[in-house]
Amino acid sequence: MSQQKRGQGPIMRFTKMHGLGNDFMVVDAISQPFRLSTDTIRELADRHFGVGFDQLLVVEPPGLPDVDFRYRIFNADGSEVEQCGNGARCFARFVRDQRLTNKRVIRVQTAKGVIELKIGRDGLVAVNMGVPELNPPAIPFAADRRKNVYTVDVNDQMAELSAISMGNPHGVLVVENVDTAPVETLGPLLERHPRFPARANIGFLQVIDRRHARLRVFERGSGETLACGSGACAAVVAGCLRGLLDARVEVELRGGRLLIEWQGEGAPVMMEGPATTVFEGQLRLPGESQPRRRRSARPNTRPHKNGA
Ligand SMILES: N[C@@H](CCC[C@H](N)C(=O)O)C(=O)O
Repeated sequence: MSQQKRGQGPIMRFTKMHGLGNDFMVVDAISQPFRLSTDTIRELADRHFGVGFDQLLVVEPPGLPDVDFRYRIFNADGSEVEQCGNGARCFARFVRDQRLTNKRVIRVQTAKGVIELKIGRDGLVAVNMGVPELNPPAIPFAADRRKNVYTVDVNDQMAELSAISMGNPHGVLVVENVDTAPVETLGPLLERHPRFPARANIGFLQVIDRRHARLRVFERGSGETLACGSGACAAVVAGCLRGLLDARVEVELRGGRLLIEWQGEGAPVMMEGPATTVFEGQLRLPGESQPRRRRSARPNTRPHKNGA
């Protein structure tokens, strides 16, 4: 990328979407070429100098039989990741709206397996997010044995959390009140804690009653977002494992509500919620002739424009 010049390359079409305010740039890489460097993704994610998004979602042809598409996900810091629940609902809406499929039940290959998306007549999208992984090495989380709650030393303060993979790694803490939870301080420390060798998304769960919860999530590679679908799934699994929640829970995130269902060990987590298109656009990508000036000191996880 150091040999590239801004705005001299090919034109790329994209759609701006969001799931409860967790926002995405969605690119059809079936009908146009897709090749973006980490630097370019970070620049596009920038809310002042770029398009602005929490994640970039890429629609590719499937690499497996019996699957409709391949779904790739990049965080705002340019890292490629395994799962994005809110993105999965937008993905379903996107492939239907762009007429890449006319199916209502869509099977999608992710970096960690196949997920199934179902577009309802009411416009809501239901996603089978797969069976949560609780085995520490598979999350990955450093622990001698599997537990429902782990004690983690953060600068000599002990934090109690559940560790769960929904395809991507999550740590979930139960808090009294999400409004006063230390999301901005503890979130980044736990995201990069050595016990999460692949980093992690950190959820702060407030249990209202057995069927209602509130949640804020400090996302790996994107900072706090207005909603995190895989985080809501992980939070309900954590709440069930701790005996605090029932199998069907309405989770209130800063950007709106998701319905999450988990029938217990060995069962997949089901998520239902909205997917919204904001606008369609196109931009000219960097060319490949001259060195590009790098803006300095751009943080990996920049503040959300909504003050989240
Ligand atoms: N917003 C997402 C999760 C996106 C990926 C995450 N930041 C990670 O690094 O795993 C969701 O809705 O699940």
